[in-house]
Amino acid sequence: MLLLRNITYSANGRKILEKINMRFKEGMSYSILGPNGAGKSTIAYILMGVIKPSEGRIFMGDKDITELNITERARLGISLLWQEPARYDGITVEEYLTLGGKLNVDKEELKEVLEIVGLPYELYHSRFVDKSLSGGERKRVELASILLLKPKYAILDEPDSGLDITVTELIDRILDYLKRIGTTIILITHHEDIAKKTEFSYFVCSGKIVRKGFSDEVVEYYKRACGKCPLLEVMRYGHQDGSSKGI
Ligand SMILES: Nc1ncnc2c1ncn2[C@@H]1O[C@H](COP(=O)(O)OP(=O)(O)OP(=O)(O)O)[C@@H](O)[C@H]1O
Repeated sequence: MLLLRNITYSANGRKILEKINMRFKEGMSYSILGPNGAGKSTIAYILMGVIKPSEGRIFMGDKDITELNITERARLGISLLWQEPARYDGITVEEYLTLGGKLNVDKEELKEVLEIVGLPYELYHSRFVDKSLSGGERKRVELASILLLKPKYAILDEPDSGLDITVTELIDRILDYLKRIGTTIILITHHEDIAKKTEFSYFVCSGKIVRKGFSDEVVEYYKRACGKCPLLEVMRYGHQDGSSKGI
C-alpha cells in the first residue's frame, strides 16, 4: 500500500497542497481528478520523490519513504508517466524501451506492448526518441515504457493529454494490461470519462481533497461542480448529502 499522510506542500510562500491523505491499495485503480492548478501533478511529484513535502510523511506499507529520492523509489517499484516526456537524441525506441538491452524484455513482449500503445513494432522500433517523433507518439512510447517496467505503482499524469480520439480505447488497453500484471494504477486527469475507468477517485481542488470514494459517485459530484472550485461552497454549506465524506 502507498500512503500519503497529512501532506502539505508550500512553494514560494504559497500553500499548494494542504493536509492531503491518500491511500492506494495493491492491485486497485485510482484517479486523481480536478481542474487546472488543483495540485494533481504536485501530488504525483511527491509520490515519486521529485519534490519533498513541507509537512507529512509518505509510506510504502510500513516503510517510511519520505526521504527517498526518485531513483530509490523507482527501485521500490514506483513509476511516473510525466505529463511532458523528455526527448533524447541518438536513442531508438527499442533501445529506450529496453534500457539499452538492460531490461529483460523479449521481442514478442516488446511487440505486444507497442501494439497496445498503437505503435506497430515494424514502423517504430528503429525510430529515434527525439524531435522527429510527434508529441502523441512520444507519449505513447512513454506509456509503453511504463508497461514494460511492470511497476508496483504506476502514476500516470494525464495519459490522455496530447492524444487523438482513439485515446479512450488506448487507456482501456493500458489499464487492462496493468491490472493483469497486478500494478496499482494512479491516474491523473481532468476528464470524467477517463476517471470513470478506475475504481476509486479523489477529487482535488485548490490543494485539498473535496471528495473521495467510488469513481462513479465522485465523477458525478465533479460534473456538478465542474467549471468552478466547489471548495468554498463545500466548506460553507457542507456536502449536498450532509456528510463530510472525503474532506
Ligand atoms: N514551485 C512552485 N511555485 C509556485 N507555484 C507553484 C509551484 N509548483 C506548482 N505551483 C502552483 O501550484 C498549483 C498546482 O500545480 P499542479 O501542477 O500540481 O496543478 P495540476 O492540478 O496538475 O494542474 P493541471 O491540470 O493544469 O496540470 C498551480 O497553481 C501551480 O502554478
